[in-house]
Amino acid sequence: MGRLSHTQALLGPEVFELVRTTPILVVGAGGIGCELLKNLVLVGFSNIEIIDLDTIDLSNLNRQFLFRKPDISKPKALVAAATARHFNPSSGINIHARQGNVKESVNDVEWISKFGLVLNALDNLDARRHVNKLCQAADVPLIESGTAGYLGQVSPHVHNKVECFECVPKATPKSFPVCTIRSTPSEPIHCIVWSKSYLFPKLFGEDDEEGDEAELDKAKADGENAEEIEELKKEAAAFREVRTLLGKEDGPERVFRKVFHDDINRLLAMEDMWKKEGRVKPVALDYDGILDGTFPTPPTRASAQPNGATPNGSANGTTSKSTLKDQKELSLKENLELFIDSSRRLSARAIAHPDIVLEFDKDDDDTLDFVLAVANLRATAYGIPTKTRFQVKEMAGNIIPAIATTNAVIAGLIVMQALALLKRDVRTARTVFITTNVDKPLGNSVPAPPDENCAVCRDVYIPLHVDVERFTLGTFVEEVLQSWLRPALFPDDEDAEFEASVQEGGRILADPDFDDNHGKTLAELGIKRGQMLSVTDEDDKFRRINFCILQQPEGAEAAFSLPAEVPEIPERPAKPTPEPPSPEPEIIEAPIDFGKNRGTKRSAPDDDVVATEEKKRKVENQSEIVVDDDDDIILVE
Ligand SMILES: Nc1ncnc2c1ncn2[C@@H]1O[C@H](COP(=O)(O)OP(=O)(O)OP(=O)(O)O)[C@@H](O)[C@H]1O
Ligand SMILES: [Zn+2]
Repeated sequence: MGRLSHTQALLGPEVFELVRTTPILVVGAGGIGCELLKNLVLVGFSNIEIIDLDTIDLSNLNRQFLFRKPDISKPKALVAAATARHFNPSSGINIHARQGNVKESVNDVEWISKFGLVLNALDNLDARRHVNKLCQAADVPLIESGTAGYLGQVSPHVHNKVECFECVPKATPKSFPVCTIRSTPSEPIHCIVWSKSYLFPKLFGEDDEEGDEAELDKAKADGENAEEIEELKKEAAAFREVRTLLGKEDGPERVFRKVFHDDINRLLAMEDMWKKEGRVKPVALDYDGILDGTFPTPPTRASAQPNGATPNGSANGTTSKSTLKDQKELSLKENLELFIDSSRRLSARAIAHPDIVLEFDKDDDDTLDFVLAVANLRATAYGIPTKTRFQVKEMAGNIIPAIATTNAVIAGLIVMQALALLKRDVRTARTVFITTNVDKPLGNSVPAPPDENCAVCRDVYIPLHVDVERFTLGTFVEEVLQSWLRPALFPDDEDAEFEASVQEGGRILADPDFDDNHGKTLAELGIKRGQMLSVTDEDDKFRRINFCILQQPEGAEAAFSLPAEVPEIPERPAKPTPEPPSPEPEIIEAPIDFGKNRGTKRSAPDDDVVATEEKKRKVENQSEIVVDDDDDIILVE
């Protein structure tokens, strides 16, 4: 009896044949991706492509079981494929593995349309959005997935049939008022955010003078204390001066004196600021006193330590119970020494490589040490409890520990949904999520229909093969929009005018009153394969049309080619009545940065997406939850 005979009997010959032949794309070979690839191979999927941009890290080994220690530094996709193959050696399985970013231009709409199904096993919103758009444009079903600690979710997305990944608004990262972060912190996280997102970039990162000014102006317009904002502007200017001192022997000391002494005294002079109830005045720290042990550690504010404990440590000794570096509670003196040492390390790096902008990375010891020391020094000045290195790493890196079991459950659920979608029968597909309810650990819901106002799946996508070196924007406007598209839009009116604007990624390339770029080729306009030219008619009558730029075959005489027929271009629905403006414009210093947040542990922002899905469903969609008789998810018919 063959290895797959049971699967064959379970699935039936028809689905089994689809399993054997349908080309499947797996995006990501991390925690979920490894489990998923192994499952796919065991079920008998035989035509798989897997792509991942990364190499294997030591920290991956505790849950990415296709990798072993000797594989460290090797490309994840290649090693995952090589290991997974052995799970089913006899069945002629073909896994094409690639190390690369799914956002690279070669991975365009034409590439993705080769697949019968795409399975995302990613860890960031940006890549998820990109793959979703490609799948919508190419009309390829997508299964999206994610885990966050004990929570996890799998959702099917099929063009025109059910909602796409973007139909559901995503949670915005938690943020804090500027003045809380910069002047009146009251919790450890405020100090960590200040250290990571304010002081670190001010000293070592890109000096964004304009952005800083704009942020403060906005905070003022939003009603934050005007006097304080003016002071913060002066403070920012003074930083520019301090930055130039960093490489000097006494650089760290000068920074310390400015930040933890002078600036705090300046804030203390603003009497009004401290009148507000609940505000605790900070204490200016004394550099020499801390080092020689004569400066007493300021007490921790009563609200933070109801039992009166003082976890900030003494000035000279150490209070740590643990001797492990990451779990040790540092004394004030140890924090200052770490500040001096990490500042020196970072300054040396900045001077040695002036062209490389330093960024906080929780796995980069120099940056983590600096953020830890600064956050703790600030916390001490404000009477806030300090944190250990491990805790700061977790909070600054937005880490939610990845749990191998959650990944395994989710990877199993992906395969079940894949079987449902293979038949292109969306009626049996479900959004499935792990809940925190022990009596019913899995919930599922019927995927919602597409949101009529979704800016991704309600658009029209048209492939356009071009030679970007020869094809001009003028040709696009005249020959594609006016000659090819217009007659299809206005079939009963030969003289109808089609006035439209053309954009790429938010920049306007042309509109009815702007033809300066018409003579330029796409290459000259910086447009290449994989990008889209988005066309919106001036009357807002039709859905947005995106022309997907693809490569014209080499040697082709024509500079471009289009599909034989114009696809159906639906009209836009009537505009919904605008929502009233939100009463409180919130602002905001975000502790979480969506773009740069990839690290060695699953990080929070995207995982918020997962957690929010469960919350959202609990609150809004209670009625939509569908559970079968066994209180379990529904498999295939
Ligand atoms: N744009 C992208 N193109 C290709 N692969 C990507 C892209 N973005 C993320 N990935 C991959 O998706 C995978 C996600 O897996 P996972 O969430 O387990 O992350 P990880 O980096 O392996 O682990 P952790 O972040 O928890 O240390 C990673 O292997 C990552 O390299
Ligand atoms: Zn959508």
